[in-house]
Amino acid sequence: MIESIKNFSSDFFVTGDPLIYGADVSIVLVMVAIIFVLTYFKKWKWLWSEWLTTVDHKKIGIMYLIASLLMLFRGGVDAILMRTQLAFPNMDFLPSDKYNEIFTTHGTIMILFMAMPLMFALFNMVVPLQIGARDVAYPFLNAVSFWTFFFGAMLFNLSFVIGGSPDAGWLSYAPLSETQFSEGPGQNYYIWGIQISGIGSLASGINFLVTILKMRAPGMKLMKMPMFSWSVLSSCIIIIFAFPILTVTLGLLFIDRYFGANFFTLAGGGNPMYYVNLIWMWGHPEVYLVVLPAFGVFSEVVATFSKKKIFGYKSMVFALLSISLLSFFTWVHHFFTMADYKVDAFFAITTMAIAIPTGVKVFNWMFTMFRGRIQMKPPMLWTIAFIPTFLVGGATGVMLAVAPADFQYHNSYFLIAHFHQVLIGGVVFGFFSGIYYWWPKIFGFSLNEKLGLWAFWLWNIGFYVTFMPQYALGFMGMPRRVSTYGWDMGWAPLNFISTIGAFLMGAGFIFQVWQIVYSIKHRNKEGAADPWDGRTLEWSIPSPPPEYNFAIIPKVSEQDDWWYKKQKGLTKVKEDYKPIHMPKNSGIPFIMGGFWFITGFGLTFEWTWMGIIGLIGVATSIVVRHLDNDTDYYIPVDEIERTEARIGGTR
Ligand code: HEA
Ligand code: HEM
Ligand SMILES: [Cu+2]
Repeated sequence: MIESIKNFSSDFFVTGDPLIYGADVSIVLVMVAIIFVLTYFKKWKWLWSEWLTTVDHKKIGIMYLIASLLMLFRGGVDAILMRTQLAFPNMDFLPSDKYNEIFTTHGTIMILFMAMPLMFALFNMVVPLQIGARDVAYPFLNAVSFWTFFFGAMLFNLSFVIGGSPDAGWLSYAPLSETQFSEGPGQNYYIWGIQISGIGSLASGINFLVTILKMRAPGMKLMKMPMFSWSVLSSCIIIIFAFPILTVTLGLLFIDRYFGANFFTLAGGGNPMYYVNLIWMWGHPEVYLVVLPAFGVFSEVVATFSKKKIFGYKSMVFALLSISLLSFFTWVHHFFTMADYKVDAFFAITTMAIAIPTGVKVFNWMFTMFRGRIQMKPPMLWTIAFIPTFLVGGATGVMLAVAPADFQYHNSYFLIAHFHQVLIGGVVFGFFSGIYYWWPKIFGFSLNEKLGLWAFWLWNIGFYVTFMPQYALGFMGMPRRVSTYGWDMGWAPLNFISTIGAFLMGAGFIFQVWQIVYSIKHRNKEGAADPWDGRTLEWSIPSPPPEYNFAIIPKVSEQDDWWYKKQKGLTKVKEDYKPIHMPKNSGIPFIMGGFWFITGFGLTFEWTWMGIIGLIGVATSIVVRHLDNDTDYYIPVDEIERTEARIGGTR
């Protein structure tokens, strides 16, 4: 009896590793601290009614932001652990099995639980305000999206503490991810963490697509819409076509693992190549869908801080849409070495073709700056750092696209350097630029610039110190996913330099956290409504905006309408308020997310009963929502008048 309890607990709780113990203890301590603080300050009710049940896109955006910064921390800790292990030859700080787990969780978390939610944070914070809408098209669904993302991410993170992490790489190639080679719950965590949060991503894609197509302020024709909203539209198109592929792929992998089918194993007539094709049919569009909104941020920031209209608006829109389309025709470049040479030739050309619309965008940003009155404010700094960084990252991508050459680069540190350069230089810098740009709008106070400058330089210098040596390491033959190497390889000095860079970026992140904490303490509310002399509608309302955003829906006549109105002195509007129709808060999305978590946890440990209970809970939540007719209300005119008078609305 005692023996079997012991066995169970040692399976259940990963034992024997001080790192894991450390993480376990710190997670438990943080949870106890949170519960204590909430109880001590009597904040439970506030938390529930203001945040957990909210359907307000601005608050959902803030929750996405907090979650993604936490995940950036977790993914960053993984990165630092790996770089520490690689700093010197023959290190045994992380044994190879731990190393496998950590690059897997790092890659998965950074792309799916950091970059994606940071992107959704920006969608939520900005899109409705920018197109003159009072919320997204489906506010309730928006809350469902957030909570499925959140509980999916939590489930994935739980693997670190209970049962063991997945270790087959961020794309979990079959047959390595099949039961024969990856027994235990790790791989199931991967499947269910991603499936559950994937529901949220797909729903958000649909939600924002409909919002942009249907909820624009009167007069805002598509070709007058701000560039960021265009980039969101193109990204949503990719989400809607790519995410179902991921769902099916992981669904098949689950059937293989749970029911012993053989879709992806040669044994029963299946084929691992099916998996590789399917996962990259999602995986490649995935990396473009996270970078397009970053392109949108750059377009807004470049125009605002050069005091000029974006150069080549139509070509910018065309470039975004063609990247969306082309992104679906390049997936084989990830396995040139496994395909036929004729197939390789086709996919090499489609891959290189993406450099054309991307190049158009880069040149247009530069033409926008040309002869502009450039202001070096924090968002602009990140944008200017992005351009050369992304250019080199893109160019090394084109080198990889040369199929015969890729036989050399493939799976080497050259590849690692390429994708970190586009992901950090493009996606991360882009989203940072966006957060710095829209922060005063959402929070109503500005961020301390001095601390931000430290963060900026540490991230930038750190980035180059980390990843430039890796291109050379790639040429020197260092493969990806190795946990250690010998002195005789000659890789030691460059690896050591690379590790120093990783710590510099870590310090950059700490400065950002400090910057946020400092700025919250010393709230500087000066000019928060329109601090950058903005061009688009979000800058026409107070900061933070009231829950209904616009007391009066603006009428749009120009591209960069707010800028135009400011120039022409047309900013005053008649205060002719009407009652505003608003959605009511609801606890169902949170509860449904919780049931998804139970489902995922049950299926991860192959406790079918628990999976079924969870699914019944999910179904019940849906039914309860359908039976509920009390889902909306009107804000009366006198309340709008009071709010506007208080926050200094309507100019
Ligand atoms: C945001 C993410 C992002 C972005 C934007 C890109 C952009 C590009 N990527 Fe990258 N890529 C990844 C993320 C990304 N990639 C990831 C995560 C992997 C590895 C996954 C893994 O294996 O785990 C990968 C892997 C990868 C491979 C696989 C290599 C291998 O496994 O061996 C290839 C091969 O073709 C490739 C090519 C390209 C190309 C051609 C672009 C182009 O879009 C770049 C276009 C941009 C420019 C070229 C710069 C601007 C252009 C101009 C100024 C015009 C003039 C320029 C020229 C004519 C050169 N990428
Ligand atoms: C903050 C600085 C970062 C550092 C120092 C870093 C470091 C690393 C290291 C050491 C690896 C493992 C390489 C190997 O052994 O093969 C890796 C892999 C990876 N990283 Fe990062 N990383 C950073 C940020 C990011 C970000 C921001 C993203 C995504 C947005 C990202 C995405 C990935 C992916 C997808 C992998 C591949 C995982 C796999 O092989 O399965 N990284 N990174
Ligand atoms: Cu690709």
